[in-house]
Amino acid sequence: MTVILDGKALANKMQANLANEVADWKSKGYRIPKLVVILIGEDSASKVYVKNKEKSAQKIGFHSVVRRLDEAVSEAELLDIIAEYNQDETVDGILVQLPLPKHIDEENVLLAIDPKKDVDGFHPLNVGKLFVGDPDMHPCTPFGIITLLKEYNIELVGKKVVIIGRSNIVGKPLMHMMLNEDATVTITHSKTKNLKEETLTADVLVAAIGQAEFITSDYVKEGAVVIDVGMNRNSDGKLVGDVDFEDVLPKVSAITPVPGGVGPMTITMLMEQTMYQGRKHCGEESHDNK
Ligand SMILES: Nc1nc(=O)c2c([nH]1)NC[C@@H]1CN(c3ccc(C(=O)N[C@@H](CCC(=O)O)C(=O)O)cc3)C=[N+]21
Repeated sequence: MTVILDGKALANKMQANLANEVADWKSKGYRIPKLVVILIGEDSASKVYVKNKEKSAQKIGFHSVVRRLDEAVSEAELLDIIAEYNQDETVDGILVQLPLPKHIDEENVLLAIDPKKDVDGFHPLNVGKLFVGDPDMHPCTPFGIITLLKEYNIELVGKKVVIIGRSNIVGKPLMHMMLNEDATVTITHSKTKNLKEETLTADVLVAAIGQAEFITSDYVKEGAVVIDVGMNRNSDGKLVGDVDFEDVLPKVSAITPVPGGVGPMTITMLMEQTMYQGRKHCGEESHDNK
């Protein structure tokens, strides 16, 4: 029997726990954590994602601010706005929705966010801390993947993990998190020769390719665990992952669905990290963010 790794269910459970914690804080008179999401321009996918983040933050009871900026905003203006939120002691988390318009330099923006409010885990300081095995703020998608695997007691120590995709937001940080879990990690990408030879060795296969239903059963080892990070629209307009779910399902021991797998976990880890910073900023002693 293949286990469906239900990201939606775990997300609901974790967000309900956060809501209880926030309610408890309210009753104790603590300040409530605040998350600021900065959205630039009119990209329709970004709008949907930001809406989902806002909904989760409101459901939990956080203060949620969405700052919408015109596509034409200058980099200097954006950096000023970030500096304002850095200085605002009532703000615990700042997220600038990516991708940015072409005239704005992504590195400058990520560097401008106070690392202590960097709930996305994209600031080079947080990236470096993850690199040396002493993470503080984590990129949310890989953090959600690790959290989901732990919830289902999927062992990572000594396991062969193959990741397809080397992005800064998924593949590379996930490589470090998997190393921190004592897995043996291989990263593959668009220039990899004989991709199938690599993926067939995976105990855990992570697909972050960006091509609808690319991974079919001939890419996966019998009994493997498959994590689908993909988010694509197929020809019928349906949301599908990078994995051909129906084809792969009978061959594997566990698999994440799309939707309802990695996506809801990404948002939940954003909320967890807002709470984590809130715990530090709002008066209670700090807790581990492991
Ligand atoms: N600074 C920044 N931080 C991000 O975390 C960030 C970003 N920029 N830019 C875009 C990507 C994408 N992303 C998703 C989050 C949730 C779902 C999600 O909840 N997906 C649902 C389906 C949603 C639907 O129906 O469209 C699911 O998989 O079940 C998807 C994608 C966060 N991102």
